[in-house]
Amino acid sequence: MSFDLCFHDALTEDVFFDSDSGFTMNYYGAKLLNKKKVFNEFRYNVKHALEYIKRIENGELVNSTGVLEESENRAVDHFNLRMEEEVVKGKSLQKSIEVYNDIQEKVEEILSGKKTTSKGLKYTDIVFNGIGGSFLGPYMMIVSQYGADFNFTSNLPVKLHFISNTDPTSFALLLSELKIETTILVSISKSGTTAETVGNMFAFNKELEKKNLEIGEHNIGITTRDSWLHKYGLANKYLYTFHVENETGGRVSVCSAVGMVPMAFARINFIEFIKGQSHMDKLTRMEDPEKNPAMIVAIILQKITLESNHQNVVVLSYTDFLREYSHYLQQLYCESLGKEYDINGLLINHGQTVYGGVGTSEQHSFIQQIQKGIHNVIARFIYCRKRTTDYENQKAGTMGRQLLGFLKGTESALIRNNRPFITCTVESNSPFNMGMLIALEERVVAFLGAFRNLNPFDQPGVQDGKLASDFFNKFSKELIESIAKFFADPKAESFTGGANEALIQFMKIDTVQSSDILNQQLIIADTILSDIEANLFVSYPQLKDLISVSRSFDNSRFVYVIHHKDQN
Ligand SMILES: O=P(O)(O)OC[C@H]1O[C@H](O)[C@H](O)[C@@H](O)[C@@H]1O
Repeated sequence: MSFDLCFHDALTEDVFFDSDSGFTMNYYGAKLLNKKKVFNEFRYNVKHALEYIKRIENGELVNSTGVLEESENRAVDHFNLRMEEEVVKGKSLQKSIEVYNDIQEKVEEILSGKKTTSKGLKYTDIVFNGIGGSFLGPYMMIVSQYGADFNFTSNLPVKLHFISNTDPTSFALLLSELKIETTILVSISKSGTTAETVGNMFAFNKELEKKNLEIGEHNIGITTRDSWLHKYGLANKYLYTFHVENETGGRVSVCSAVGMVPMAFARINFIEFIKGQSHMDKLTRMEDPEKNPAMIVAIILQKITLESNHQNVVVLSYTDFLREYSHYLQQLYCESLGKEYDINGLLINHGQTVYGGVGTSEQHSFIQQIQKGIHNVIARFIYCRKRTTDYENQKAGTMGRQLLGFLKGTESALIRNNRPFITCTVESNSPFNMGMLIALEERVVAFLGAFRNLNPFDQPGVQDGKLASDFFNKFSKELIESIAKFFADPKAESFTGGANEALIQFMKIDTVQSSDILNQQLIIADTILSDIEANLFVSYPQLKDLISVSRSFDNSRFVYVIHHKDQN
C-alpha cells in the first residue's frame, strides 16, 4: 500500500469522531483494508461482547472461571458506578457524586485548616500509600493535571507524596522530607491486607509512636467494609475510613473512593472525571461497531493479534502530563488479559503486553525496534489538540508544532515500515477527557475478554506471587531465629558452609533427597545468609551483637563463615 493511498483512505473513512467532546480516533494506521468485511467477520464477536457488557452492567456474577478454586464469583461494578441509570441498586453516577461530595467536604476541612491535629497544628503533608490499582490511577491523575513536579506546580495548601513499594531507602527519604507531626498517611488497599501497603503503614505508625503522636489523627484508610484495615482503622481511631465496594476491581478502582480521595486532596475535579467516564461508556455501548470506539480498538487488536501475533501494545502519549498513562494501561491490560486458563478452565497461556512512555522521548529508545525490528507491536498514540502556551522554534515554527510534527512523522514512518497504529486525540488533558481515555481502555479490555473467552476481572497469578513471598518470609524468620538461638551460646562453634550446610546445621533439615520445597529452602537460606552478610547492622537487630559474618565465592557457590562475636 502506498503512503498516499493510505492517507487518502484514512481521511475519508478510518476516523471516529465524537462531536460532544471532540474525541477523535484515527485508525488508518491499523490497515483495515476492507473495513466492512472485517467488521462483518467479527459480527458474532461484537454481539457476544455487547451482551457481556449488558450482563456486567446488570450486576450478574461475571467474575468467575471454570477453575473453581481461582474463581471470585462476584459482580463487576465499575461501569455501574458512573451509569446515569441506577440498574444495580445503590450504584450510579449520581450515587458516586454523592459519595464524592461527602469525601470532598471532609478533605476540604483538612486542606483549609479547619480540621487540625489535637495540638492545633494545620496538616502540611499527605502521603498516599498503596500499590497496583491503589496507586497507579491516583498517581496518573495527579501527574496528568500538574505534571511530575506537582508539589511545585499545583499550588495546593499541602504537599502530596506517594509510597508504592517496600523500599527502606525511599521511605527514609520521604520521612526526611516531611514533618510527621503534621502529616496524614492515606493507606489505600481494597483488600486491606496487601503486604507492602500494610508494612509501610506499620513503619509509619512506629515513627508516630516514637514521637508520642496519636496514630489515629495521622491516618486515613480506604478499603472494603470489614476488611482487616477497616477494623484496624476503627480500633486506632483513624480520622476516616472511606470505602471501596467488593465488586470494584483494583485496576479500575480510580472511579471509586480510591480515586476520589486523592483527587479531592489534589483539588482535581473528580465529578468531571467520572462524567467523562460515563460519556465514554455511553459511546462504547453503541451496537454498530463503526460508531463504537472501544469496539474498533478491540477488533483491531484482536485481528492483528490473531493474524500476525502482535502481542505487544506500545503506548506513547505526546504530552509529558500523560507520562504515567502507559503504566496505568500496563496493569489494566496485563492483569486482565494475561491468563493461564480460559473461562471454561482450558489452558491458554494468553497475554497482551503493554509498555510505553512519552513521545518524543521514547522515539529515541525502543521505537527503532518497532520501526525496523520484530513485527510484534501495535502502537497507540495519544495527543492533546489544544495548547495553553507555545514557544518559537526554528525548525517547526513553534515548539508545540514541532511535537505535532514528531507525532505525524512517526505515524508516517510506521506506515512506510508497514507497522500498525491507532491515534486517539483529545482536546486537552482535562479531568473529563482523562475519564474518557481511561473508560475507553476499560471497555476495550472487557471486549477482548469476551472475544478471547477469558475472565478479564480476576488476577490469580498475583496471588501466586503473594503466597510465595509469604513462604519466603516465614521460612527466613525461622532460619534467623535458629541462627540467633545457636549463637546465643557464647561457646557456639563457628559455622563455615553454604546454604546446604546452613539448613542442616540451623534448621535440622535433611538435604539428601532433592524436592521442590528443599530447592526453595536452599534458595531462601542462601539469600538470607547473603543478606545477613550485607546488612547485619541495618536489618538484623537480633544478630548484630551476637555474630560476625564473611562471604566468599568458592567452587561455584557462596560460602559463609559465621563466628560468635566473642570468638573473633
Ligand atoms: O488494593 P489492594 O487490595 O491493596 O491491591 C493492590 C493490588 O494488588 C494486586 O497486585 C492485585 O493484583 C491488583 O489488582 C491490586 O490493585
